Amino acid sequence: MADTSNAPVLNISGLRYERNDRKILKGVDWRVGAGEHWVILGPNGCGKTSLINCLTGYEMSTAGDITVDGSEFGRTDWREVRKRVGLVTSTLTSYLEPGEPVLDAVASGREAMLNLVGEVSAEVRTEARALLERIGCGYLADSFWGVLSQGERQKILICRALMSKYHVLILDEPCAGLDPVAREHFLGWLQQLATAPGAPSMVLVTHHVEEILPCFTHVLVLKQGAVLASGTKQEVLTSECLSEAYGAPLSLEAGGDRYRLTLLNP
Ligand SMILES: Nc1ncnc2c1ncn2[C@@H]1O[C@H](COP(=O)(O)OP(=O)(O)OP(=O)(O)O)[C@@H](O)[C@H]1O
Repeated sequence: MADTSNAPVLNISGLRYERNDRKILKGVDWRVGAGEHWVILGPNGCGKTSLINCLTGYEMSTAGDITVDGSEFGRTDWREVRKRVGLVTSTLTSYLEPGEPVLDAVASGREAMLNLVGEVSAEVRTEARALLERIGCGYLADSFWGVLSQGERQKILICRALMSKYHVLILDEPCAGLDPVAREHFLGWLQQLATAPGAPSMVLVTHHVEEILPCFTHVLVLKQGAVLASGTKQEVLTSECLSEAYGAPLSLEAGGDRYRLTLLNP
């Protein structure tokens, strides 16, 4: 049997994404190996969400190759691939109907559907309710998506991602809108999830270095739609690299097992 232990979970080569005459991604190469957990950093508008949207088939790339969990974009039904990718992104917020019941929004994550069409089994509903309870949102099960606060929406999207039988979990600014306590609880849970046996590979898009938990092994830094740096946390996460990425003098400090970034001479 072929040895697939070193097969990448995500593999992107020469990815270009252009819209309305804008070159948003300009030839991105990126490989996520099994067991690696990545953070994506980069200034506003550098293309982080566009990269995630191309990876998950929510946006069509202009050129390049994308392989997710062994399936190549264009050769596989992307709806099937999505079932193996847990995704938490505010992009989904605009796709979900305001009248979608929260329990359905979570349950539909099993089939990676947006807005529940048809029936889901009682078993899946029970699982969705249990997940909502686990994340402290059981009280929202019978509410509608449209009335939730921003923080509640993030938590529901996290529950939804957990419903999929994912091999990779992509989190695009998952802490946006979470209060400080909810954020620390969420990060603690993420660290546990990443270090559990058989954990999925994780990709975290963030602006905040303090969210880079010890479980993260690699960092991708984007700047103006291109890869500025890509490699292990030790190689990439430096004051020099982040200063270049954000175009300002920054000092990165590691305190305990978390990081802190300070703008020098603000
Ligand atoms: N359909 C489009 N037409 C023109 N420009 C677009 C389109 N979609 C995205 N962009 C531009 O592409 C750039 C990258 O956007 P993207 O959302 O990927 O950035 P980001 O790195 O996730 O930013 P942020 O950190 O602010 O969330 C932005 O400048 C955005 O305005």
